[in-house]
Parts: sequence; structure tokens; C-alpha cells
Amino acid sequence: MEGGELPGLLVNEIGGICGILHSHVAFLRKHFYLITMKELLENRKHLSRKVQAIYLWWHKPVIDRELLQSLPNLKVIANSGVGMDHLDLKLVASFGVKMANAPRAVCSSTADAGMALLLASARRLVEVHHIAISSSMDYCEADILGVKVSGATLGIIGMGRIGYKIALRAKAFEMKILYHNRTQRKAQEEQAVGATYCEKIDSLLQQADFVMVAVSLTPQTRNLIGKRELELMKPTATLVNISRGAVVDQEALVMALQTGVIWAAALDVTYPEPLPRDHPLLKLKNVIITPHLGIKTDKTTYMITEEAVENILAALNGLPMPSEVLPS
Ligand SMILES: O=C(O)[C@H](O)CO
Repeated sequence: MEGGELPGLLVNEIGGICGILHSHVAFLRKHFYLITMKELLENRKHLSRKVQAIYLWWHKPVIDRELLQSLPNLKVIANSGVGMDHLDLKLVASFGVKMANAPRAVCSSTADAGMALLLASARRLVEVHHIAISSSMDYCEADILGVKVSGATLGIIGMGRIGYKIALRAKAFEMKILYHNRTQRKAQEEQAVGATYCEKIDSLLQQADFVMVAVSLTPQTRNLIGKRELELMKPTATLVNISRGAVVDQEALVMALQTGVIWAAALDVTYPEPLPRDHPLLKLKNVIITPHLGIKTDKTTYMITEEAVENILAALNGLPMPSEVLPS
């Protein structure tokens, strides 16, 4: 089917790890003529002129100069998440192509995933699950003692939309909340979640029982948490990372976890993703790792696709895009 006059939307694939979900296809087909990368490569001559938009799912397809040069009618790229670190924004903009992310759809679920990791690590859910289903149920009380969450201090690094949602959740858990951000939030926003601003990251690291990293990956935040920062943390503290793996110096983290510099880590993100199967982080008992779970709920992924469609249609119709991202 040629899709009549519908604008062509390039997607990596349908299904698979880096493909749009089957359940989104009917909705996308209402608005676009869907073209997969495989179809494009098999029929470049005919299909490359049709592509007016790209929907990046799980950072794919890879957007490079060659692909941009091959799509003369491309006008917009929508990303299925908030982080844009996998895109060369200046390169894309130099082709006159607009870009959008999906901040409205992702924030709550990413914050939920952060709290889930924090709680799972504190209460040793993975370990105790294995004990509970083991045939012998052979354990002593000390093996399942966790860390008390209510009343503990949470340090949030990065108080953007996701960081703020984490604070809202942590408040309900009666946690004391500290945060570090490039700019201080308004007083009413701080009061609403009971959060205290730490201008210096060091003071947050020294006080927190849980440190939650929720910044975007930029040249300024790469390796933000290194050996020095880990050594500032309490030996009883847990690091939770839901942003990007490269915000934390992973070698320093392994060392800190192996030598008791910090108590535990709960990671939704690593580098690379997934980690090689022999990576030391996969062997540590005090680490929980999830495979970049942040946005992975049925409803959230559908909302992301809706947000992408809204942005793409706005761009194609020359209207302001609700979540346009400009190169900085
Ligand atoms: O950036 C995001 O929103 C998530 O990490 C998915 O990539």
C-alpha cells in the first residue's frame, strides 16, 4: 500500500528490541505512511523522497550525515524519550530538520522507576525473592535486613521535571529531600515537596542516604559522579541512577561497591547497554540492574507515541511544536 497522500514516517523496525511496538502501528498508520529502515534500504530510489519524518525508537535508526543527506524531504525527527544525547542536534539542525522529545509522557514513569529501584535496593527485593522461592528457605535474619526508607535522606541530583516527580514521591515516603540543580527551584515549588537546595553537590553527597541521579547527559554531566564524589558519600549510602550510564564513572563505581566506599547501587542505566556478560557490576550482590526500564509501561509508551505524532504533525503543518528541542 502506498499510503495515498499520507506523509512518510521512517521507523527503525516494527517489533524487536529497537522497533516501534506492534500496538502503536494502527495509530501511526492513521497519520503516516510507515516505512521501515529495511524497506528504505531495499527501495531507496522510490522511498527516500517520501520520508518527511523519523520516529526514533530506542535511539534507532542511527541518525548520521549519510542518512540525513539521503532524505531530501525530511522535516522533523521525534524521539521516544526525553534524553537527546544520542543525537547530534547541530548536525540535524544544519539540514533544516526540526527535533522533538517527549517530556510530558516520560516523567512520571521514569520517576516511578527511580523509586522502584530505590525501594528494591533498600529492601533487598531481588535477594529476598530468591530466598523466598528457594527450596530450602535457608537464611538467617541478618541476610534480609534492609535499609529504612522512611525518614532517610534522599539527595536528588538534577531537579528537572523527572527530579521533581521523584521528590513528590519521596515526600509521600516521609523522606528528607535535598537537591542539587543548576538553578534553584522557586520557593513554593521547594515547599510543595519539602526539598532543600544544596548549591554544592558535595554537601548533598555527604548528607544523603540515597543519591538519585536524574540529570541529562551533557558534556558537563559526563562522569559527574566519579571516585571523589563516591568517596564523599556515606559508607551506608546507595546510589540510584536513572539518567544515563555515562553520568557515573563506572570503573570508580565498581571499585566503590567492592571496597565498601558505598553500600549499594541501583542502576537503570549503564554503559554500554546492555553490559558485557562478564562485567564486574553484574557479579556484585549489592547492585540491582534493570535494562533501561524508565519509560517501559504500556500506557507510557503509547503516550510517547501520541506526543511524537503531535510534534511531527505540528512540524509538518508549520505550527509550533509542543516539545521542540533546539541545539544549544
Ligand atoms: O530519555 C528518556 O526519556 C529515557 O531514558 C528513554 O530513552
